[in-house]
Amino acid sequence: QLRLSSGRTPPGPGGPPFLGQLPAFFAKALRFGRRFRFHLYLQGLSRRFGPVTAFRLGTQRFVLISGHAALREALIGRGDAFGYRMDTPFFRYLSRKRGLAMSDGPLWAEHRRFAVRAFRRLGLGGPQAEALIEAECRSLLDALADALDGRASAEVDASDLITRAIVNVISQLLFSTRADYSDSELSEYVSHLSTLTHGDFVTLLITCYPWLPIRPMLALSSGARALDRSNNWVLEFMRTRVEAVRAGRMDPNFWTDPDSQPANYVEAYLLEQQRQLRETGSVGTFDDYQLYRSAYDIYLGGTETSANSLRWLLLMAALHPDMQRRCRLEVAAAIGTDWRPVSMADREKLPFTRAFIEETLRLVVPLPLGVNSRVVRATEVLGCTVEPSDFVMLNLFATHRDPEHFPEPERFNPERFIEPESGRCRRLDQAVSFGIGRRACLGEQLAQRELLTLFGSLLSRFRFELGDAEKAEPERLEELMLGSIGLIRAPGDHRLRITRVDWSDEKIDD
Ligand code: HEM
Repeated sequence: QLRLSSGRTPPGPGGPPFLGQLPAFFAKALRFGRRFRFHLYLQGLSRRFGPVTAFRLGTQRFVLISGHAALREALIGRGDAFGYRMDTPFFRYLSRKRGLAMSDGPLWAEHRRFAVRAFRRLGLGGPQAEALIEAECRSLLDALADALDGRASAEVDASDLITRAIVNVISQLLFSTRADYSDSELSEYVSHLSTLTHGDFVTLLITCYPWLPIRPMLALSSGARALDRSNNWVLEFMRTRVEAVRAGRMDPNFWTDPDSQPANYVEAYLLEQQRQLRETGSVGTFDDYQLYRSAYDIYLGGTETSANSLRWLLLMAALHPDMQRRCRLEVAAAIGTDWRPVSMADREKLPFTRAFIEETLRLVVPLPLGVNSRVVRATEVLGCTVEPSDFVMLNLFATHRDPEHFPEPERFNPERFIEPESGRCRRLDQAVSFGIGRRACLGEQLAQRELLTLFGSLLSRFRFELGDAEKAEPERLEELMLGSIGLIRAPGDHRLRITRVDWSDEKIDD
């Protein structure tokens, strides 16, 4: 086979044929038991073998890219080779390589460009998105106030309400609809979401032995069937929502009038579909299935990531009461005591609150290993060759623990995001929670808006403390801080004590 790269094989641990690192992986899992986490295991490998490491799990070779220099070289310097997603028969079966997150090549490029344009047209960076998030913020605050049930303070599991609020923001963006927090279909979606984002033994097996035939896997494994069922359920859910949007426009001229203004993403797509049909006689790649899958990716991509980030933010606020108070006072000074939700116009007045959010995302890394990808041709990174047959993992988690860029990396220190001279909040290039390069997160702007508005507004209305059980049992707290196992890092189950903020108290304390 013609080799186009002269780099060396990335260093890494060996392992027996057919198993590779699986025995070492399971030995670690047994040793650490409930405290075992894949991203911590991979952090150990990156520390031992360097920024580009290769290892085998089962029959599959993985290349792990860690640290800002290696990520930059791969995803920006060699972005044309790296902008491809992992391709296995099972993931191909689930996604048909359509949509936005799992597709590749020209199809992905065309639809990513469209999505960026559509988000802009729908005002994702402007007042429309703001109004939508603010309205949902009010509903979330009301739901939390209801959970207090007239008491000044109570222990509450806010997790579910947070997911529902975030789902509603995405749902408004895609379909201009929202659901009541008690809606049963929303509950069903939330349960499928959990199947799709929490890894289990089956996901590990089909990743380590990607050649395993799909039909027997589905017949033998209840986990594979659950994944398949949830995938189909969410896809069908998207189809019915899309069709409701299409049917909702009574005036058929709306779809053919080039000047029609879309109210949501689905309308923007359907208008583009009609434009292609008018101009070329075919819808091209803008078919209905691509729309269902794109809606699926935006819905899924924008739900658990943002919802978990908000859960982590409240937990961090509970763990750091002085900093929580500093954020609250900053928000109060920005919005005044005549309450309204925090908005992007308040940004400059909220440097510490924003730094608190940045630091939480740095320490937590909601998607610690990014989204698995591959290269389209043999490509060198820091002198090591990555082969097209490799699965590439982005070690975002370890990148945020590089002491050269983040001194005392395990310490929660929002000040690192504050410019010493001006006191303003700054972005750090080495903070890569949303990924970098061509496949970086499509929803970063929306996520940043959601987090600032929801977190700032929640702090202005409630004080958050750890629940009694978490306070009493340090091991429990330690475990919940380890986060869940799976693609997305969620804090373990916990309750927070929520207390209404009494502004007069705040001023007295000051
Ligand atoms: C705090 C919240 C979020 C975090 C930390 C996050 C993080 C990420 C990361 C790390 C990636 C993969 C980057 C790569 O492969 O190089 C990604 C991809 C993606 N995200 Fe997000 N995300 C968040 C919120 C959102 C939201 C709100 C949306 C929807 C509007 C969204 C939609 C997507 C999509 C569609 C992709 C796939 C992009 C592609 O493959 O071209 N994300 N995100």
